[in-house]
Amino acid sequence: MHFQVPLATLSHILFGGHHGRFSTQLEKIRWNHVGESSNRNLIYRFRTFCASRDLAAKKCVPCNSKDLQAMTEESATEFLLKVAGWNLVNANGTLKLNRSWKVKSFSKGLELFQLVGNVAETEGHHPDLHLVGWNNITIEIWTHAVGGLTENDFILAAKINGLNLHHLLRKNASA
Ligand SMILES: C[C@H](O)[C@H](O)[C@H]1CNC2=NC(N)=NC(=O)C2=N1
Repeated sequence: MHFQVPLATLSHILFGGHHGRFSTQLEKIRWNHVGESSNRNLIYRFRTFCASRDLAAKKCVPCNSKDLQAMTEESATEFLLKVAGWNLVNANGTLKLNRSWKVKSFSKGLELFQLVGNVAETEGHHPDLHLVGWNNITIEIWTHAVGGLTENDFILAAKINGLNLHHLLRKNASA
């Protein structure tokens, strides 16, 4: 069945007649829909940004404090939302964070390690650093003292996310 839509109606729908009122209405509906979903997305991203910034402002606690214990996978999944770009991995029952980058050169990789190392030394909490195939970096973070993840690990990941590494990375840097 073919619907014959008079050209006048079609132009009215597309371009709006009567001073564009219809198209304004259409625009409003479209904007409200797009506006609402993109507003929601914006609010979500803003909340994530704030959560990540709050985490980066925290200080790691000594890993030998007696009440420190590994968090559940459920908690880790919630914390993961605050550290964009990091992955949660389960290595033989040990939960860890990891993230990979491609660097411009071997020496730029060592520069990245130094920047990360400075943060780790300041925090007294240290990542596992891997540089393989001359320009592939993977950083793993976990709390060795408890054999799993604590807030310390997410604080360190958030602080690493706050470093300016762009000049060290290849364009399509996220390996
Ligand atoms: C006392 C001090 O907190 C410990 O030696 C720290 C050093 N850095 C550390 N880093 C990590 N990732 N896990 C640890 O358990 C750990 N312990």
